[in-house]
Amino acid sequence: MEAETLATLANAIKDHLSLQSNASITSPRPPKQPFIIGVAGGTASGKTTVCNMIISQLHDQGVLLINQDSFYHSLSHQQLEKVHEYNFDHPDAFDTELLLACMENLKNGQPISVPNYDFKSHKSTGPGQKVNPSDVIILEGILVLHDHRVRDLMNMKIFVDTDSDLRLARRIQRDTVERGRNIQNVLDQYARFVKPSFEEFILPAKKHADIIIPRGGDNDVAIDLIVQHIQTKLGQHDLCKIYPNVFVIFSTFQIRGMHTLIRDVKTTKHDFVFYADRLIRMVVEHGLGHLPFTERQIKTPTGSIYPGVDFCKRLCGVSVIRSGESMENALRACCKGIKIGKILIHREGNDGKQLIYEKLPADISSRHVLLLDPVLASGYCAVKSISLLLSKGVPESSIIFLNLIAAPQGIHAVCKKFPKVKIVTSEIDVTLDNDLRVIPGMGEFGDRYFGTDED
Ligand SMILES: Nc1ncnc2c1ncn2[C@@H]1O[C@H](COP(=O)(O)OP(=O)(O)O)[C@@H](O)[C@H]1O
Ligand SMILES: Nc1ccn([C@@H]2O[C@H](COP(=O)(O)O)[C@@H](O)[C@H]2O)c(=O)n1
Repeated sequence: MEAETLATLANAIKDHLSLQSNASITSPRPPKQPFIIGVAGGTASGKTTVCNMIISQLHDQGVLLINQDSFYHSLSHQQLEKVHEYNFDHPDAFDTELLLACMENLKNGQPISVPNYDFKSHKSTGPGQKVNPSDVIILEGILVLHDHRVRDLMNMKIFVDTDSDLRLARRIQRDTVERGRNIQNVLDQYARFVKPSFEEFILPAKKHADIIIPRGGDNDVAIDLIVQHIQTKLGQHDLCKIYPNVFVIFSTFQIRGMHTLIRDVKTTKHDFVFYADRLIRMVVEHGLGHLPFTERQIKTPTGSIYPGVDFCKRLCGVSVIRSGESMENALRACCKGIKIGKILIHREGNDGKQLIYEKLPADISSRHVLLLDPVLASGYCAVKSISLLLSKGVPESSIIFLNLIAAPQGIHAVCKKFPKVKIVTSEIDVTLDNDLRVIPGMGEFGDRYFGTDED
């Protein structure tokens, strides 16, 4: 054996051993820390409304909303007799120790039981609601920014700042309709407890907020910015939690090594093609794993039964010209005789005009489509290509979009518009620059792959 081969083998064994020992040290892995957002503000300021808007923009998955109201102490018989003298807006009205214990459990990946608070009987009723830990937790309530121990749990603190007259009007409306109160009760409680406690405990906590949202749910701009910020913070793998149809192939050192080579500006065309092809093959294989299958039992030469599956055979590849054509060979190598169509999208200037060329099989609507484009950047071409496939009758859920790298902006663009389309990629990058290039990215894929770049 040559010395170089021996050295490579020795390194491989070393890597393998160090991976194994790392695995035993880190196993079981500590749970991933959730991203915790606190949303405070006066009564009826629109806290719940703002939270629901954030949750719906984050596509619900993976976001858990915990309401501080659930942690109100139940009133005793004596307290109930004098309920009009009870201050529900004082920090002592809440069981903060229980709230902290619940948050600690969620952070440790444990499910919790959230008390079921009833505003009419002023008590927690029935068994609590079991909730599972989540990647994003929103803790909402008038006083969630008051206690420093609760505040310290938070990655982002928001204060909803709404005019007090408007809040009082909303509170009268809500409490008479939903909480079984009469107008006189609401006004008395407001003057005696709600307003003074707002000034004493709630408003001073505004200084701890990272973001103040004037006008609550009416402030679309602030909510959009908050959602964008959360999405950036969540990072690449959390995008998979937000969008359940986004899949990143399992990262190994081999894959990281291939990415290092194809992203390196100094890599030669020959090496770029070699390693890009290897990665493309892995993405294609992973993508094929998302196709439907049927069960099929077969008999092996030993006479035993093997409970197998049959591949889905009604497939079609569609490459987005021209970079996508680099992925055709890998698809052909995996799927014998697969039909391949083409789409060309060309943006002409900035006036929204575009040229579209397409050559697709006539029966494409009855096939599962593997859409091929190595780089998902802003999502412009992807959205156009998918829209074209839909117009040909391909169901959204029959499209699997394969790429090597994807920018978060492109993922949002595709997943928001086509939530049933699956995206399979090998890495999610950080962002786009002003020229809509993926950062860190790998440059012009088509030029580097087909050797048409200047160097
Ligand atoms: N922007 C808004 N426009 C109109 N009504 C609103 C708006 N935001 C909230 N509301 C209403 O005001 C009441 C209180 O809102 P909510 O979001 O529950 O506030 P909070 O959680 O701060 O108590 C609800 O009845 C809600 O429908
Ligand atoms: N039994 C109770 C408990 C609480 N309140 C009032 O609810 C307000 C907090 O809820 P928001 O949705 O408005 O944030 C708080 O101001 C309490 O006065 C109540 O009236 N009865």
